[in-house]
Amino acid sequence: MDLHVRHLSHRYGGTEVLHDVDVTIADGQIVCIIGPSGCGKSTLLRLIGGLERPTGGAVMQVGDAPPDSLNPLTYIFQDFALLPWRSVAGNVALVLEDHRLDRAARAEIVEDVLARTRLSDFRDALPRQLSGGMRQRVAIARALAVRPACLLMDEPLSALDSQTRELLLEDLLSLWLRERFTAIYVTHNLEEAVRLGHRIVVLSRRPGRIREIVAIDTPLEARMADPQALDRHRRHLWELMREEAMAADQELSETGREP
Ligand SMILES: Nc1ncnc2c1ncn2[C@@H]1O[C@H](COP(=O)(O)OP(=O)(O)OP(=O)(O)O)[C@@H](O)[C@H]1O
Repeated sequence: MDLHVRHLSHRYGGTEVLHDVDVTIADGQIVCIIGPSGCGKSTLLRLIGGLERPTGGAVMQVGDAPPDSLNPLTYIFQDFALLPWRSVAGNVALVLEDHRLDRAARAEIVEDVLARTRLSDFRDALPRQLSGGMRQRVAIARALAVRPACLLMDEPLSALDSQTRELLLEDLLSLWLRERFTAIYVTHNLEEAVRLGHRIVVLSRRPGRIREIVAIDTPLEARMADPQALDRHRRHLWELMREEAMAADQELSETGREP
């Protein structure tokens, strides 16, 4: 299933947050979204996920979701959102409880997804017994359990320390190489964007408009072998971001200025 975002605009009251955003998310690809603080990245993700209705434009699902998909558009948030009193397996099973599945089918999905995310040995652990990185792996497992057509990831690694972030980034890469999932990945981190993104959407300061869509053709598995190319992309993205971030910063200080 592809997602077509067409002429998407959004306002909160009198404030325009997004302006005429057009992007296609192709099946099996990761599209990263970057842009200065407050430019509307999370809003764009919520509009794509159907949590809010845009004031202009549309998001179209083109093609079919996987036939067994229980929730075609599934979120992964930065704060894991696990229930502390439920085990790892219990947290994953939670998202299946609203669906008409018998106990055996549910257990099969949970075991399958724990194996795919290499969490089987931790199935009975409680969230408080796990590191931040492992908790986020549980959140990823839980999202995969509903067999999404597209994962909507809002800064999924930003609550983690830098080493854990790197480990989880590698985890996500190897998961993508095995499963070719589709994702929209909001991040502030240019390293994550150039390591994970097939395409990187750079938004301008608010109201977020598309400044540029950067395509990276190097396959994900080959990127670490070509650090110069990654660095070139990272520098290009920073040039785009820098101008926007500086202008956004200026606007904030101007609004705060005494008359
Ligand atoms: N529910 C809401 N009601 C009113 N204004 C909102 C609402 N949600 C977001 N905004 C405003 O819309 C703008 C965009 O917010 P959004 O969270 O989408 O930006 P962002 O790019 O994800 O920011 P950040 O990088 O800081 O996470 C901000 O000015 C924010 O204050």
